[in-house]
This record gives sequence, structure tokens and C-alpha cells, in this order.
Amino acid sequence: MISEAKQKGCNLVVLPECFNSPYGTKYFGEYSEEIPNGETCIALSKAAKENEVFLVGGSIPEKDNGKLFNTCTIWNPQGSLVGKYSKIHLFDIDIPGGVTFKESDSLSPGKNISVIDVGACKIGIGICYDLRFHELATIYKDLGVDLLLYPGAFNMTTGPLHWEHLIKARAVDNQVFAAGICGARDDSADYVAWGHSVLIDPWGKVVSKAGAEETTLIADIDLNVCKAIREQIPIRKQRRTDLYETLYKGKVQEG
Ligand SMILES: O=C(O)CCC(=O)C(=O)O
Repeated sequence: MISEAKQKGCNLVVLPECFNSPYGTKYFGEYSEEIPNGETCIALSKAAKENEVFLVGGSIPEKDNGKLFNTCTIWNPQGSLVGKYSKIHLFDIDIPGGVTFKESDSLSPGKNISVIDVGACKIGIGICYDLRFHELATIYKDLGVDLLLYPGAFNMTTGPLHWEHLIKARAVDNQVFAAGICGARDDSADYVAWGHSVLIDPWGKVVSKAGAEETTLIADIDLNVCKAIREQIPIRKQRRTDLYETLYKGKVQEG
């Protein structure tokens, strides 16, 4: 699929969350690998190099010093590791009759972020549940990111309700492109992923969208769209950073 994407003109390819492992805390240990010497990283490096693409390797369960992380690796067209991001907000939720998941049963949270230059475009990475935390996206925006990438594995409860809204929110809030890259639907899996990968532009428009099935979405990112919206709706220059902290502290003291 990576070669096919290259043949169709792509220079950046992104895979979904935990693409080398079933998504479930009981599987992460067994499927975990060391970075960059595990077999998945070797395959990703080779695929990036052979196809001369930047490759964002969704995520894999990473084994590091006796701990497990949910980690994304980013490879350049020479096959070198140019970035690494471990999910900082672990997916611990409990919706009775819906979905219960506790990533922290087996994973540890990351502590760093990752900004990578892909030609003229700076990209920032979050993983799935990270989408719900606007602060992370804002940090990336402040660091000059134009494209937020969220490899994910939303589910059949929160997927239909929140997936696309959250990606649109992060794109519009920050005047950047944002993409959610979700594993395809497999009704026989323990955890059934929502699918519906989507790329949203800074206006909140859907640029390209998949269904539930396995597929490759191909789209152009036009950075002029970012430039235009930032001039036309100049929220980046209109933030009241002089007030936010005072207002916040005032409220916290009152309440
Ligand atoms: O936030 C959600 O509803 C889903 C998150 C998730 O599936 C994940 O973090 O892997």
C-alpha cells in the first residue's frame, strides 16, 4: 500500500495506531518491540527508503527499559528515524454499555512532543485519545505546525459521535490541516475500530474521507489555505494572553 501511494504521487504516508498489533492491553506486551531495532521499525525504514517517502509509522507498542509505550516513529525518504512520539494522554475511559478501556493497565505515558519538517510543511503528532486535549494541538500550533496527524483507533461508541468533530475542532482552533488515520473496521476483533480516516482543512472542510473499510486516502495539502485563513481571520494575533492567566486564577479562587 505504501508503494501504491508513492506511485500515485504521495511523498508523505501515514499509518494508523497500533497497526502491528491487535488493539488491547492484553496484546501490547506480546507485540511490543524496541525502537529502532525491532522488526517493525526495520520494515518501516526499508519501506520509507525504497519508496522515497516520509513515513509516519502510526504507532506500535514500544518496549523500553521494562516499560511499554504507544509510540509513533517517523522516517525520512533515506530511511532514517527523524522523530518519535509516545502517546501522552492514555486512553482510560469507562462508558457502561459502550466502551471500557484502560491503556494505563499496561502502558506508560510519553512526556515529549515531536515536530518534523516534511519539505515546507511542519507536522506534529498526537495519538488517538490525544485528540481530545486541545492543549497539545495548541502547543504544536505555537511551534509552527501546519499539519496535525493523529493515528487512531476510535471505536463504535465514540467514533460516530466524536471522531470527525474532534479532528475538525483541532483544525479550526489552530488554523491547520488535521488528519485522523484510523484502523479499518474488523467486526471479528475484540476491539472494533471505527475506521473513517479523514483529512480536514483549516476551514473545517473535509478534504478527503474514507469509509470503514481498509483503503488508502490520497490528498494534496495546499499550505496557501493556511496562509489565507490566518490573514482573513487573524485569531493568532488576537489572543488575550495578557488576560487568560488572571481570569483563570480569579475563577479558581472564587470557585
Ligand atoms: O477517545 C476515544 O474515544 C477513543 C480513543 C482511543 O481509541 C485511543 O486512544 O486509542
